[in-house]
Amino acid sequence: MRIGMLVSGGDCPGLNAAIRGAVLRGVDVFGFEMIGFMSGWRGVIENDWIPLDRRAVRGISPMGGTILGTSRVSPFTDEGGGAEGIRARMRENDLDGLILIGGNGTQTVAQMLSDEGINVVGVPKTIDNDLGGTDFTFGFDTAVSIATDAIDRLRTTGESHGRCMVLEVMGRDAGWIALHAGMAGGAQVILVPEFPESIEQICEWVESVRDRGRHSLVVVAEGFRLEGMESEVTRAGVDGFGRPRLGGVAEVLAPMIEERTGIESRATVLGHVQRGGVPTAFDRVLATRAGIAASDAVEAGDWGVMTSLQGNDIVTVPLAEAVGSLKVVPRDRYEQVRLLFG
Ligand SMILES: Nc1ncnc2c1ncn2[C@@H]1O[C@H](COP(=O)(O)OP(=O)(O)O)[C@@H](O)[C@H]1O
Ligand SMILES: O=P(O)(O)OC[C@H]1O[C@](O)(COP(=O)(O)O)[C@@H](O)[C@@H]1O
Ligand SMILES: [Mg+2]
Repeated sequence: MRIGMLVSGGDCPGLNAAIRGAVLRGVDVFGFEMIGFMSGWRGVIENDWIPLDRRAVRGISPMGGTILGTSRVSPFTDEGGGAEGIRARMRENDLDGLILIGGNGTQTVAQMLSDEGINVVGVPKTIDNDLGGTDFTFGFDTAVSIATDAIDRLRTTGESHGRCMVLEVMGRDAGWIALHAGMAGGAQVILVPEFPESIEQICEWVESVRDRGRHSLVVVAEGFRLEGMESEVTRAGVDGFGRPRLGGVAEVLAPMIEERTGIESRATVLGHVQRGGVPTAFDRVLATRAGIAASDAVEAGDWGVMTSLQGNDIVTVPLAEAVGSLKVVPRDRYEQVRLLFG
């Protein structure tokens, strides 16, 4: 069996552990030959790949990023040639199947290719934790740990100055990082894309914290919109897939809070620090198990599936189950913490 592997979409801590898990299982246990395409679909389009053997994955599990690189290049362009182009490239490289490591976008592509009869197995990754069909994705735990550390640090300086500190974390469509880091760090207000709030309500919470003699720590996901706001706050430019680049909502909220409450406020945008550096032990284990499971699925001829964490078990689920809908913060989880705001 000869298998190609690639990473597509935003990177996240744990990708290397997943690659290593798949290679150790696939090459050492099942005797596969494996290759890794560089920078996602760009590597497929340009036939840019490296052999993936035991030596190639030595010691990479604690490393952030990905040894294969990643991109948001789509295979469904004239250059990529869509399913036909990929099929031709696979034939050229004598590949029996592909392991596609990525988030909701990548798994959507995996599903489209599977529908065209191409052998694919998906491995889920995203710091946003917004992918359906799995309880958690690797990268999320690391991002939450980094965001929680940021809250802990902002708290001491905020407390010293009696300021309202507004921390912006990632989360385009789903507020899981904000919710979990906010809970872990004891934030007084947590704002997520799923549930718009009014500026009046936010200021009421901040003032009630001040009235108790404390300072406020507000965590806001980048995709949050104030009630009545038509769209998210964006930076100039678009990402590799042509979507607006999000960011800056904390810098909008902090001056509004200061103006309305008279409480000095500061904004911090955590940004890509959340996606960098070493993965937590939890993410390394989850990623390694996901990689192993991907090679198991290949060996079993279980194509058109994604590896998935369900409870404590790693299983496979049909790709359709994973990409059918985004996994967003449910109302009851938000309401539960909202009662504690202020
Ligand atoms: N519906 C789609 N149709 C065609 N290509 C898509 C689609 N969704 C995503 N892609 C491709 O897959 C890439 C990865 O998706 P993206 O959302 O950027 O990252 P992730 O896989 O981490 O969610 C996109 O940049 C784009 O090239
Ligand atoms: O700066 P980039 O690489 O375009 O990525 C920003 C986006 O990537 C994410 O971290 C994760 O997105 P994906 O999992 O879809 O790649 C989002 O939270 C954020 O909006
Ligand atoms: Mg995505």
